[in-house]
Amino acid sequence: MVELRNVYKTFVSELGSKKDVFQNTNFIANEGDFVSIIGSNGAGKSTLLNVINGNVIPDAGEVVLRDRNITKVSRHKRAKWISQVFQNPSQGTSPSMTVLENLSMAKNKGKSFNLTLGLDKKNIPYYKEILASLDLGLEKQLDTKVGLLSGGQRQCLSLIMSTLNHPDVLLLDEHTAALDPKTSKIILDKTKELVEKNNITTLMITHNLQDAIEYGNRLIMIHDGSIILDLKGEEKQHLTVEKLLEFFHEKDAKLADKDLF
Ligand SMILES: Nc1ncnc2c1ncn2[C@@H]1O[C@H](COP(=O)(O)OP(=O)(O)OP(=O)(O)O)[C@@H](O)[C@H]1O
Repeated sequence: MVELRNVYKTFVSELGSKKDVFQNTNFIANEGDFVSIIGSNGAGKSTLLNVINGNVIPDAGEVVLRDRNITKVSRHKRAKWISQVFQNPSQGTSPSMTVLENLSMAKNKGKSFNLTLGLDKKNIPYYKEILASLDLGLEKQLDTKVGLLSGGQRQCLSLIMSTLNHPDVLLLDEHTAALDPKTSKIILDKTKELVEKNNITTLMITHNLQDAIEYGNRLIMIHDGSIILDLKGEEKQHLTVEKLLEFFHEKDAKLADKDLF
């Protein structure tokens, strides 16, 4: 379970202008929740993930992971429990290392330094199996340098790497936004499979409303740093893109003409 308790965050630009992103924001994701996060540009979606991963420290409030207050725990230490896949396929993998070297490194994340050295040869059959299930030919490229892979292959690898050390929380920041529709579906289906199998609490930001409806057991909409919609179970299953847009227009007619997503 991961929780934001009474979180406040204001960014101050170099010229002194202020942006209050969170003002007493509260959020709880229960263990095993797969939450799709939607909302307009600048709503605070990435900041929510950044507060959880330790990239952004709140001005006030607490971040709690499995009943432990981690607000002051460094980003580096949180990486043992919290994994992330970014929008840009080149983030999250090391281009000058091979596929196998990247996988070995991810498997050993959080272990002491001397255990992180060397290739994880005993897990090669497992890696080949999981890579083959993606149907992108990666299982035949264990010795290929990751910088030579396509963006889609690299993003699939990032996703697999992000779950190898069994994190408590997986943060996905528009992780399919840069991919073609076919590869995007492969990654989303694999995301669903991996997080359900490993019961990983997952937060997925997306601007694709259909994907937000189709994937995950819960959907939240953020606006101006507040959660203005939170649906799960049957309510989420019966959602449509039209209903989501309707909801927003009802909620705040003033913004109806703005580009919400
Ligand atoms: N490090 C920072 N320094 C200054 N301002 C920031 C910083 N990070 C975010 N902001 C501002 O906080 C607000 C929320 O940003 P955030 O990236 O969380 O929005 P978002 O909902 O993820 O938007 P998008 O859909 O465009 O990615 C924006 O106004 C943004 O400019």
